[in-house]
Amino acid sequence: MNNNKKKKPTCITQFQNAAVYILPYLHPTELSSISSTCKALNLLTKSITSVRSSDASRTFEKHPIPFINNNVDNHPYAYFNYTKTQTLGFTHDPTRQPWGSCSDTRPESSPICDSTGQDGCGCECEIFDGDLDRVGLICECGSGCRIRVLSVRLKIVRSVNKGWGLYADEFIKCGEFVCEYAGELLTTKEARRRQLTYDKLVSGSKRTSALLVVREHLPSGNACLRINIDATRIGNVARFINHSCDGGNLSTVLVRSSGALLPRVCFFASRDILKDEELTFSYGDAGVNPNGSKCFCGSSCCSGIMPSEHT
Ligand SMILES: C[S@@+](CC[C@H](N)C(=O)[O-])C[C@H]1O[C@@H](n2cnc3c(N)ncnc32)[C@H](O)[C@@H]1O
Repeated sequence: MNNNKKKKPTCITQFQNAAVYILPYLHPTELSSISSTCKALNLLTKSITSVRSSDASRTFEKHPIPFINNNVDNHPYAYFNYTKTQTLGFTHDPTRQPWGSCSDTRPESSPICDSTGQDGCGCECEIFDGDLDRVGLICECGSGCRIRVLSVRLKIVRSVNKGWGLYADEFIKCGEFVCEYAGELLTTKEARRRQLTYDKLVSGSKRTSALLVVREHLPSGNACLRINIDATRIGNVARFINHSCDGGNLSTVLVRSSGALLPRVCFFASRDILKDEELTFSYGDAGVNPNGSKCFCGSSCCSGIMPSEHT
């Protein structure tokens, strides 16, 4: 008798094999409805959720950035498309990005950067034309390296009142580069349109938006450059940074690389930051909108109301 006969794949096995390729493209709500269809899919969706919550950056960054929800509620992670740097605004929904395949492997992290801005680490890098001594080590090449990548260890932690927040997962020295505010670059017209939509969606629900407006006062003193970055649908870890009325522990620096018209919005530690401290900055002046939502920053100078942008 020949026992070595190969078993023919059943329909179910074939379906499961295909699911492994399809599931990483699904949104959490889609995953959740699929998970209730059969035991096999339930297991697969569970493992996708666990991979997703283990790294918000989807292996795009040097270190994994886990979502940590200490039983605050049932949100295992937040869904958005990941970009390491600014990207042009989409008028329609951005195309889906795979995230959460069980076979994901992190690329080797041994960046060999050169000081010309060449992408030595296999990722998009940015030259900083500022004071390097002030910002210290940027990547593994040493203090002379002029290429900046997200290299501090971070984590995203859930809280009852503020939702997700970005935290230091190691000591961060004063002046160290933390991250860029990455997202869709929008025209002011589109930013205003989206802000109205977000205001309607966000009020009364637990949804949050992440549209940042930065104004750069130009040297003439008469003009102001407005930069609109929306990280709600496409962004990076900076979209989780919460507001603090006392200015927080991050300073916002506009970084210009040679030839670029628009600067990058970057965050640097404004003081030494301990492991497990929340990273925050000031979203702007409170009091602009007395009907704004409640602020839970907990600082001694908290105004009680979140600043809101009148776009
Ligand atoms: C850019 S998102 C920050 C990440 C957000 N917490 C989340 O869960 O996705 C901005 C939103 O976070 C919340 N938030 C930020 N700082 C807060 C604060 N000090 N108090 C209360 N809510 C805050 C507000 O809902 C705000 O609209």
